[in-house]
Amino acid sequence: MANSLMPIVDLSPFFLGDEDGERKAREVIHEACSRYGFFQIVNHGVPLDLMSRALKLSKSFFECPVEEKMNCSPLPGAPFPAGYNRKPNPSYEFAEYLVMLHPGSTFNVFPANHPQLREVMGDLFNQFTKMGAILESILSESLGLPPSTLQEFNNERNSDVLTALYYLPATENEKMGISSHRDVGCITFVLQDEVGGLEVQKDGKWIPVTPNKGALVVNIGIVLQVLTNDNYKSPNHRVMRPNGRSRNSFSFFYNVSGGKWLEPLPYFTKQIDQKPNYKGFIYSDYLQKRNENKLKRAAGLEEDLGLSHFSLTKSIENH
Ligand SMILES: O=C(O)CCC(=O)C(=O)O
Ligand SMILES: [Fe+2]
Repeated sequence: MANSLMPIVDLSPFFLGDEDGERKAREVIHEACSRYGFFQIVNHGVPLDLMSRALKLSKSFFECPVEEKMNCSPLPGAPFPAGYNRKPNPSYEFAEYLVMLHPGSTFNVFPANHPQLREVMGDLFNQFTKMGAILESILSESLGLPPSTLQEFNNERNSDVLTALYYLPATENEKMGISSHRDVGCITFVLQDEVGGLEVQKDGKWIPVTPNKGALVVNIGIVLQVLTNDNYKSPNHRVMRPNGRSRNSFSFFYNVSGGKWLEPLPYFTKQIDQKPNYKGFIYSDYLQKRNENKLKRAAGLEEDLGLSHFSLTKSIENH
């Protein structure tokens, strides 16, 4: 547990059946999710050589000429823009990314000149999917719920997304990679290279999420914040572009299906009698609101990305 601000949790007890170690790890995770919604994990079972191969290959793809990357633009009619995308440059934020849906999806687009990237991202996708189920069981127990609670709720694997990201070095006037946001979905895993730039907001301050070789960052998404009635926080975070060098990373969004009805779980609102902080809503309605607000935000008209629309309290810190 290297650092009390951003704990690094060793998951090996869960693979070894070490109950005492599991209990201690759950306590650290509980504290981290209650305060920050961010922590890092090591000995998580995702092969380290796969992680470093994925980072190397995606870097080499993003360093290709832009015309080659444009060959991987999303297919017309795709329900979600899988493939290569870039935020406009110049803009208040800038990053390039390659989005992958489930490995079986016919909408995935990969570069012909990097044939291994499809395979490596497919492997990473499957590894992160396994991690998602493990983390859901750990998080359920850390909340005092039966271990299968979150998995039973989040039982369709059709909306998960893996994104390879690339950030060019900061310029004099443009330093933002991805501006402040909370993640969609249940849990996000971030695999970052050694450069740094990811920051999480706590009490109005931006705290760097220092890269640790072999570690994955775990970040609570807004779905878990709602289900846990704010007992676990979905943190605001952002990526600052590094000085003098580029950065690359992967984000995996362990999501829920768009049709899911979201509201605080009855455990919180009935069994332990907390006042619900959210009215119930269909997840896709939130996603639509979020997209509308993103457009307004790019024009400087809106800060919130949608959750406050469904909030029954008016706390700005959380929503
Ligand atoms: O690149 C990163 O480290 C994280 C990116 C991120 O926050 C996201 O994709 O939602
Ligand atoms: Fe994020």
